[in-house]
Amino acid sequence: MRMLLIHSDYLEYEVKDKALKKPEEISEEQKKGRLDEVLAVFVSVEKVDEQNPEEVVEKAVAEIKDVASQVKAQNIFVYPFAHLSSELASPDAALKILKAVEEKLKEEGFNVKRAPFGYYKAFKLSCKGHPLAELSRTIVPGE
Ligand SMILES: Nc1ncnc2c1ncn2[C@@H]1O[C@H](COS(=O)(=O)NC(=O)[C@@H](N)CO)[C@@H](O)[C@H]1O
Repeated sequence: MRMLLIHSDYLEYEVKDKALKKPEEISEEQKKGRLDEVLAVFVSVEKVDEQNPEEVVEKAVAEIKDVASQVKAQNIFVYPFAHLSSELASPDAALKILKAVEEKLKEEGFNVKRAPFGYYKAFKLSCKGHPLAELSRTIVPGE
């Protein structure tokens, strides 16, 4: 799994078209979304993650929690992003892992949104620009 973490004044998105034949089913309300004072986490789920999804979810949540505590962010945006890796997991496996990351972060007490999966989306992001505002993490099961 590859993550790009951007501490931002806000992230907002708007769903445009389907990027997969069978994207995630979403409500009208989910077609647009915004969080302010947010740690935006762009996530590419990778093929290797399918070997141990539970471990990858656990490690991803630990990394996100660590960065969130460093930048003092309580709001987290989990954003499916297929452009951080050339070895992508299947859409089914990726969506399951992203949903599990979202759920675990909520259990940890964060205010979490997850952008819809399998759609082209317009988005606006306002990076805060401080030294910890742009970070990346790579997670490999078994390592
Ligand atoms: N492994 C993955 N990790 C994260 N997001 C993914 C993954 N696979 C699919 N997606 C989601 O599905 C969307 C499309 O995925 S994609 O791999 O880019 N596929 C396409 O764009 C297809 N139109 C042509 O392949 C992505 O924008 C993302 O929302």
